[in-house]
Amino acid sequence: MTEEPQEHDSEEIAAKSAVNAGPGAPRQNALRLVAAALILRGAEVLICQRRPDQPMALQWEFPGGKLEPGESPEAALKRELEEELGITATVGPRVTHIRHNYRHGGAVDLQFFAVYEFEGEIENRIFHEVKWVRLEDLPSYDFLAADRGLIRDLAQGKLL
Ligand SMILES: Nc1nc2c([nH]c(=O)n2[C@H]2C[C@H](O)[C@@H](COP(=O)(O)OP(=O)(O)OP(=O)(O)O)O2)c(=O)[nH]1
Repeated sequence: MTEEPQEHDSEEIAAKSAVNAGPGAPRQNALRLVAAALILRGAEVLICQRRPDQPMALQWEFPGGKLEPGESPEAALKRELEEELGITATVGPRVTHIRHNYRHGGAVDLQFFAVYEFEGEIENRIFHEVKWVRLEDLPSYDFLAADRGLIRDLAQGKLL
């Protein structure tokens, strides 16, 4: 699903989802606010493979993670890139915003940002594998379901 959701303030989304979830609601119903990076190097982008012990094992994703309460998506992404890859990134423009409902895993609200510059060497700290791939080759990787429309668009030269 690549439809653009209506633009919302992240905190507003978090507040609404907390109200909707209610006190005894299962955790997986909470909307997860996530920021992820398209780290670009010429015609290539960095992709990351989830570990065999994680949910959605061995599927590919872009580095990033959940926003902490009160954190902006850009700040969350900078923090996650430091934690996951050991780099200090300059978070560039937002490329797209995707909402997706995982069949058994609740909803995610994903904001993707371009990263054209970073300091430090990429170091794989948490993934099964990290890899630079050409944008046109992205569709040959098994990506998380939420990312598939984005993958198609990137491979077709759209968005960037
Ligand atoms: N980092 C990242 N997460 C993504 C992408 N696409 C996508 O659906 N997600 C989902 C997977 C996770 O449910 C969530 C990111 O959470 P996380 O990175 O903080 O932690 P996690 O994978 O252990 O996920 P969780 O089980 O705690 O929800 O967003 C993507 O391209 N990059």
